[in-house]
Amino acid sequence: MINAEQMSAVLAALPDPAFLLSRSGKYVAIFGGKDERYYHDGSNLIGKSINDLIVPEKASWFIDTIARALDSQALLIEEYELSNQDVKGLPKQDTTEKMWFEARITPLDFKVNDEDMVLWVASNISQRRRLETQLREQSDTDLLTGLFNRRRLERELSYHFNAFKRHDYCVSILMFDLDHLKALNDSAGHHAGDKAICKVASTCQKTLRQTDILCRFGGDEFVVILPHIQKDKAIQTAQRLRQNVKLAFKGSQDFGLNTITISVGVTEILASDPSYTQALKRADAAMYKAKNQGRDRVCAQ
Ligand SMILES: Nc1nc2c(ncn2[C@@H]2O[C@H](COP(=O)(O)OP(=O)(O)OP(=O)(O)O)[C@@H](O)[C@H]2O)c(=O)[nH]1
Repeated sequence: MINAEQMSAVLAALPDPAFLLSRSGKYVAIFGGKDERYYHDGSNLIGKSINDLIVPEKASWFIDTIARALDSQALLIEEYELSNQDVKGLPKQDTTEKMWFEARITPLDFKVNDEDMVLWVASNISQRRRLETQLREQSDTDLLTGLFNRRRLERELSYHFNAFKRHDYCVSILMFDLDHLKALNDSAGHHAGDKAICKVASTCQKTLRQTDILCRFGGDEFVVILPHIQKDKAIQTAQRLRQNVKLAFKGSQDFGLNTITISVGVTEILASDPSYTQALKRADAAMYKAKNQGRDRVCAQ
């Protein structure tokens, strides 16, 4: 058996900090937190209250979380963001990177000063969160253009289709495709074709508003979601994209004698659409109409 002195040495040596917190948010004791890569010395917190130390919008979350753990009488696991500037008395961080923690909160079966208590063990998970964010961004991004890819497009379409059904706001969809890219690939090489795809992407990105969602659908096809835009306005946006792409390529030496234009299909999500796929099919059909009518034009359905 170890004695009380050894026990407190063990608790002090714990790499993650463990806070003994009362229901009202008072720091009654702090153990561990020895891993200096991730934690500051918290001994000066003892006797103080979360409400006095942490910015109000976050302090109320801490107090609510303690109450939830106590009321459920079960281990509660939560992830939260807490930066140095959120806590009084901590040195200013020299980066703007967010600090994330995982808390494991255990209700205790004794009171201190007549208050219920929890043990709040915090682990710094910032690295894992950064990696998760990076992976999510990579899996949503088209490598060639840096735009959202088809996987992200499907998610955005699903979100906007559901919002359309619930809140009855309008959503338009554009689908466009480069004209005669094969001829450019054949005459100037695939690298020139890649450059043309990127130039179209950046021209359209500059033309669209921040709330519009531009995605590379695949190959030389792109889709734009225009939230809160009706079809007649969407047609105007499509015309602006078409004109700006044409202008961007005009007189450019990089693409030989090839001129790059786009053919655009426009549609609006309809109440009768059973899913966003139906609207996408309509945009696709409108785009093929534009191709068949001679390209470098906009058609709506
Ligand atoms: N360089 C390059 N070419 C691509 C890429 N993705 C698709 N393509 C080519 O783009 C062409 C797309 O085919 P289509 O859209 O049917 O042909 P198009 O020549 O653009 O003709 P229209 O669309 O009918 O005007 C094919 O030749 C593909 O090989 C890419 O990432 N890079």
